[in-house]
Amino acid sequence: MVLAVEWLDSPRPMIRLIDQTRLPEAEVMLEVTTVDALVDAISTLAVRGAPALGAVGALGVVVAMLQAETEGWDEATLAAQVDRVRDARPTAVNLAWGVDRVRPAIPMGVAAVLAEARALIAEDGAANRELSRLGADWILARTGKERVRVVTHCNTGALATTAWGTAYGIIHELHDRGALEMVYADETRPLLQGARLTSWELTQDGIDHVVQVDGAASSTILRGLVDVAIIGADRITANGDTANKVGSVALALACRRAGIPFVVAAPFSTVDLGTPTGAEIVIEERDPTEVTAFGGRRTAPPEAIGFNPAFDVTPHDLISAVVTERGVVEPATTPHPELLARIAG
Ligand SMILES: CSC[C@H]1O[C@H](OP(=O)(O)O)[C@H](O)[C@@H]1O
Repeated sequence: MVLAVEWLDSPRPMIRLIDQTRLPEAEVMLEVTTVDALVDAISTLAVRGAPALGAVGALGVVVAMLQAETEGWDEATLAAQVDRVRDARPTAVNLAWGVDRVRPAIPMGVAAVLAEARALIAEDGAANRELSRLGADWILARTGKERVRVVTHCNTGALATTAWGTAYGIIHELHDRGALEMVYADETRPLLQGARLTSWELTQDGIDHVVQVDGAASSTILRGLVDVAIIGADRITANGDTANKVGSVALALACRRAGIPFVVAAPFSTVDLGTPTGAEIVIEERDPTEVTAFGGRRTAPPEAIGFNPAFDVTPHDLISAVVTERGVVEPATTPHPELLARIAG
């Protein structure tokens, strides 16, 4: 399991992360010691995935504090630099959550903030393992099958989290139990998180899978080739509406038509009780050329303009289960404006 993010104290204090834009061809490690480098890594998706963004948000405050010491930033400048990390991507609630979780410790110094960041990472990692068990239990009970065929979208493994993954964590748990027959991994245009990253992780873990184009996912479901769809999340609102990688809602619609479960898996740090519904979620609009070109080669005519929302919102009534480490809720069958608050603990 290759971790997305780690903190190193030597040879100098730094965030070390694997550059996910280089996978699967090359495993290149980035050593991040400045806010500029971290914001660039987040915005280019060198580091990505909601829980991993929570970790780099928290560790990014440590980087900013150390840079403030060396560059003589005053409090206002430090706050503005921390805000740059917090605002580097808008949709995943985890990035802001990670920054906000450690920010109150700034007056107590670098060691205190780093301790808070490390605690956050450990908690989220433990959450991965618990939700993986709960999710596997729920899916096997709901399908009544001994082995299940799964479709998943984007990447939700160790590369996207602080441990072994969310939706991927459930897949891994099913595999460990001998209850996984096949995984259909959506390639996930335009940046191919599925084809490049999920397939890389499944291969490393020895899990049988195929990679399919995003446009095949609905027919794979309607043809009865899978028993359940499992996806991650970037922001889950109080009523269960869920923002996730663009293409997710198509799977939910097909699952409803096919009568199979559509499952969202996320640590509770991805739940945003302060946002009532998905209508209020800001959807990141990325560079249009990610759609009209690939690998540095233009694929659409020069006059073509790309439309590139990075996420979509699945309405709660299409979601069979939201699986977190604090429990499972079933938005489609128990709709409620404060559904997720019921398991907030
Ligand atoms: C474990 S949640 C990962 C979540 O984040 C991904 O988005 P991105 O690759 O743009 O950071 C995608 O929505 C995944 O479901």
